[in-house]
Formats: sequence, structure tokens, C-alpha cells
Amino acid sequence: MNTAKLTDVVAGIIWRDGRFLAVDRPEGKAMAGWWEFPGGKVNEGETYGQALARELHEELGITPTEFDYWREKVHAYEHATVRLRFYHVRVFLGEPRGLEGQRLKWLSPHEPPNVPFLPADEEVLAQLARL
Ligand SMILES: Nc1nc2c([nH]c(=O)n2[C@@H]2O[C@H](COP(=O)(O)OP(=O)(O)OP(=O)(O)O)[C@@H](O)[C@H]2O)c(=O)[nH]1
Ligand SMILES: [Mg+2]
Repeated sequence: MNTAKLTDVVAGIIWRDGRFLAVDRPEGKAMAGWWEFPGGKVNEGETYGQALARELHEELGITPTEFDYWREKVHAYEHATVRLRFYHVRVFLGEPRGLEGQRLKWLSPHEPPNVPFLPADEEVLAQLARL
């Protein structure tokens, strides 16, 4: 694995009433049509927490106020190897909206998602179901 090209990504598992938020990747983005946890690439000079708050604000218009690091997952795609850091977001301000044209779904961790999640997320979903 080429770790020199590791891309750091943060993603939020945003909880409400026992469900978490899934979004799809809109046309124009790499891997459009796949579903994921909202988030994105960490910028230089940013902490992971700052990156998470920025991405959730850019993509959904919300401000996370209570979140905890959960686990990481390294996955090699053809174009890049990503190191995903997942956070449980328990409390946030604002109502999530798909500001980049994403569709939103609140999913139960105990039911099959019935939408195609990014390959790197499959193991994460399976672990969520066991929490
Ligand atoms: N946000 C997010 N990205 C994921 C997940 N799983 C996963 O493999 N990725 C990968 O992580 C990488 C970065 O995510 P991103 O495209 O959201 O980055 P970004 O918001 O900064 O987008 P941009 O590059 O268009 O500005 C992509 O290669 C994406 O495929 C996930 O659950 N959430
Ligand atoms: Mg993103």
C-alpha cells in the first residue's frame, strides 16, 4: 500500500432517534451515486475535529456540538488510498439539508441500508449493527 499518498478523511455518523444519516454522492463528484457518511478531506493545518465541523457545515448546514472519535478504516481505491476517521455525532445545531444536491436518508443500523454504500463503508456498517 502506498502510504505516501494517504488521504485523510473525516466522516460523521450523525444520530437522531436511533437512526443515522446517509447521503448520496451527487453527479459530478468522484463515485457519484454511492452512499456514504457525510464528511470529507482534512485540510492542511486543521485538526480532525475542525475538519469534521467544517465539512458537516459545508455539506449539510449543521454544526456538530458533541462528537466522539470511534474508529478508523484505511481503504485503497484505484485513485487514492484513504484513511477514514469516523466520529459519532450525538448533538448538532441546525437541520441537515443536502447543500451539494445530496439525497438524505435516516437509516436504522439494524436493517439493511438498501442503498449502495461506498466499499470502504461496508465493514463499518456491519460494526454499527453490532453496537
Ligand atoms: N465523506 C466520506 N468519504 C468517504 C466515505 N467512505 C469512503 O470511502 N470515502 C472516500 O473518502 C474520500 C474523500 O471524501 P469526499 O469526496 O467527501 O471529500 P470532500 O468532501 O473533501 O470533497 P471534494 O474533494 O469534492 O472537496 C473519497 O474518495 C470517498 O470516496 C464516507 O463514508 N464518507
Ligand atoms: Mg464530502
